[in-house]
Parts: sequence; C-alpha cells; structure tokens
Amino acid sequence: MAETIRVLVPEKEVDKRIEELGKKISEDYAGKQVHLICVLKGGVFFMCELAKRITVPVSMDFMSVSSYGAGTESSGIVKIVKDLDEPLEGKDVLIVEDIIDSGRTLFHLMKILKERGPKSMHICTLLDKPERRVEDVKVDYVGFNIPDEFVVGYGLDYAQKYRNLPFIGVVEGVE
Ligand SMILES: O=P(O)(O)OC[C@H]1O[C@H](OP(=O)(O)OP(=O)(O)O)[C@H](O)[C@@H]1O
Ligand code: HPA
Ligand SMILES: [Mg+2]
Repeated sequence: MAETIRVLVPEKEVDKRIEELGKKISEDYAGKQVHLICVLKGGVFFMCELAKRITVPVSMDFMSVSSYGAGTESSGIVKIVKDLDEPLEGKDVLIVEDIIDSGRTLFHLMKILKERGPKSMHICTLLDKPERRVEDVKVDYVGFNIPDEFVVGYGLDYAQKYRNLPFIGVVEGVE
C-alpha cells in the first residue's frame, strides 16, 4: 500500500485553536514579557503561529535536543545539540513543543532549564498523547489531545518528511 496521509485535525481547526491559546496566554501573562523557547525542529511552525497571536511582549529563543540510549528505545536522556542563546534568569519562560508523547524529552529538558533560574516556567504543546506517557510532566497549555497514532504535519515529521503540512495528519500505508 502506498504511503498516504489521513487528515486528523484540519488546518482551520488548528488555526482556531492556536488563536484561542494565544488569547489565553496573553491573558495569563498580562503585564509581563513571555520568553518563548522553541524545541527544534518540531516546535518551530507552532511557535511562529502562536507568537503572532500573543499580545503581550514576546521574546524568543531556540534549542535543539536529542535523546540517546544504548538500544533502539530512547533512554530519554536529553543531550543539548544547540543551546539557547540567552540566559533564563528572572524570565517568564514558556516552552513550546509540537507534541508530548512519552514525556521524556520535556521531563529532562525541564530539569536542565529550571536550574538556570527562570522566574517561572510553563509548557505549551500543540498536541498531547496522554495514553503514551512514561514520564509525568505537567502541561499548562494543550492544543489537542490525540489518540495513540503517529502524526505528522505542523512541524511533525515521519523520516524528516511532512513537517510542512498545514494540518495534522496520520501516516498510513507504512509498517
Ligand atoms: O514526549 P517524547 O516521547 O519525548 O516525544 C516528543 C518529542 O519528540 C519529537 O521530537 P524529535 O526528538 O523527534 O525531534 P524533532 O522535533 O526534530 O522532530 C517531538 O518534537 C518532541 O520534541
Ligand atoms: O506522533 C509523532 N509524530 C512525529 N514525531 C513524534 N515524536 C513523538 N511522537 C511523534
Ligand atoms: Mg521535537
């Protein structure tokens, strides 16, 4: 069977939800500056769209991490591939992710970043797969809870493809 993409969340729904999240974040951070941290590569599309809909002052930084382990299963130990440019001390930090799956990436990343002394630290994710959770992470803003299916689009890839799709889809026809 050929590889095809089934739409799970259409573009209009994604846009509408990001608009709502932007509004809520703007209310919650009233009178403050929010420092958005994008976890590359997956978080980049969501963070750009979200940032455009936040009405309080925004600053942004980017980091890239990779999980590595002994076997095929990720150990969840996070190795920083590209670190942030700016210190976090005294900042109201909002980590922006495309998806929380096992929770391993964010669990370890939070530990590392909290040691840098931010004033506050919260998490915003476009997608959450709660059924798959291995590490307990407290998520503050969620776009959509989704079932345990491998999704692509809006930053999410399958073998580095499909990140540019403007909707959330499920890859079908692959093993
Ligand atoms: O909750 P977890 O099980 O840790 O999975 C979620 C993480 O995995 C994906 O990133 P990936 O490491 O594939 O890199 P990418 O963002 O560059 O695609 C995704 O973007 C999250 O960062
Ligand atoms: O469902 C997913 N799709 C793409 N990348 C991912 N990383 C964790 N879960 C996923
Ligand atoms: Mg990622």
